[in-house]
Amino acid sequence: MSDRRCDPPGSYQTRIYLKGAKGERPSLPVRLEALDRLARERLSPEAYWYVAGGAGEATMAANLAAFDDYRLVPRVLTDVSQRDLGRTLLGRRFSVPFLLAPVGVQEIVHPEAEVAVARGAKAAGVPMILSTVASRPLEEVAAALGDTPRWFQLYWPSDDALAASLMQRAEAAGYEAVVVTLDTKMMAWRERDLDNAYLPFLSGKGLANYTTDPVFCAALAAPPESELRATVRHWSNVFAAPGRTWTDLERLRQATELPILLKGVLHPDDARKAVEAGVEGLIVSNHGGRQVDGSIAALHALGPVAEAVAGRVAVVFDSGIRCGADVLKAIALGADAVLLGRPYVWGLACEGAEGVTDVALRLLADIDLSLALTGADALDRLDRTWLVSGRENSASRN
Ligand SMILES: Cc1cc2nc3c(=O)[nH]c(=O)nc-3n(C[C@H](O)[C@H](O)[C@H](O)COP(=O)(O)O)c2cc1C
Ligand SMILES: O=C(O)C(=O)c1ccccc1
Repeated sequence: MSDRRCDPPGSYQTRIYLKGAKGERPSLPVRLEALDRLARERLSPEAYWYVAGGAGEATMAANLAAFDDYRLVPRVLTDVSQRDLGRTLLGRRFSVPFLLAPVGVQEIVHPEAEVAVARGAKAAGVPMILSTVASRPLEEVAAALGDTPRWFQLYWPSDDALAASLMQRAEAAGYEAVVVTLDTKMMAWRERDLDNAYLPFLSGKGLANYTTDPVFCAALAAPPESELRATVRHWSNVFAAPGRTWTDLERLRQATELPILLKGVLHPDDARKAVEAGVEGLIVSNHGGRQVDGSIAALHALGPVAEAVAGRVAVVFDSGIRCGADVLKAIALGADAVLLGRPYVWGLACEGAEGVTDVALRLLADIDLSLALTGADALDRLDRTWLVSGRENSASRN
């Protein structure tokens, strides 16, 4: 097990203040609103809105607002001179409580795409989840990660042999789990992208894991690079199978030795079905509001799902994590770990690998300080008793 006990408290913060004494400012804005604005200046409108946009605005806004429905109640005179930010997940101790969320087609944001993210994750010591629709093959990303922990996100293709091949490659390249995303069996109604007539996959972006796959290529009449239209057509045929149901999970289970986490679970009944199906974990997520606009804020789904699961499998959370207190709240509501999404993509857009490292280290510093100032010496200590309902403005327990 490793932890972060040796980091001086708030060391990242101190480095920034010391720079200030020399008249310097951080090259990357610390406030996420400012970072988002800078990324918007750097990116084409099509790419910026592909990342920033959602299926609409309602659920994206609700994801962020939900964090305000809970407030931490700090305790005083507790010894917080040493703090443990680690979490245990799938039987392994992680030194940090978050992973980088799977985000596809990163070449629209930065030429080095997922390889830059891998380097940034490695430098920060933060695990990464690689998307199926990545711009770089999973083996290349694994090489850039070195021994940094990694999971592979699977868009479960309609072709079982392709699913098995992708998972075998992931296992061979040292990915330790498969995250099966279930909320994207088709692309949602995304008005920003429709107005921009923008879908990066149609010009062949984000297909690196497919075009390097023997099973995918065997179904093509010509090599993928020579026949872009046929490649994209085949991809859109195999990308997903909207007819799948719970009984199909058994076949997926048979096709890999790796632990499986189901991503996009929001209903407690689905969480119970996932446990019965024998998966190792689930990810409470509404895909950052990109799929069902008008759906429940992910954070509001977390408590009921964690309760239904009752510790039997891992519960990971994403959709709206923006600061240290958000991480504390999600953990207090029952998450074993969380995923960081759009914020690291803004870091990538502005400064490549270094931008990713900065965003990740800042979140870690914020988690560390928030934990200490809340009066706990380990994230493992948090539970619902550290929270009140924020809208009631009282100290009564939930
Ligand atoms: C540009 C973009 C691409 C994404 N691509 C994927 C993907 O390939 N696979 C996946 O499971 N989730 C994907 N997601 C969803 C993220 O994994 C995560 O659920 C979401 O970003 C969380 O919301 P937040 O970024 O607002 O916190 C994507 C999200 C964004 C913003
Ligand atoms: O853009 C997304 O959120 C995403 O994950 C995706 C990936 C492939 C096809 C459609 C959507």
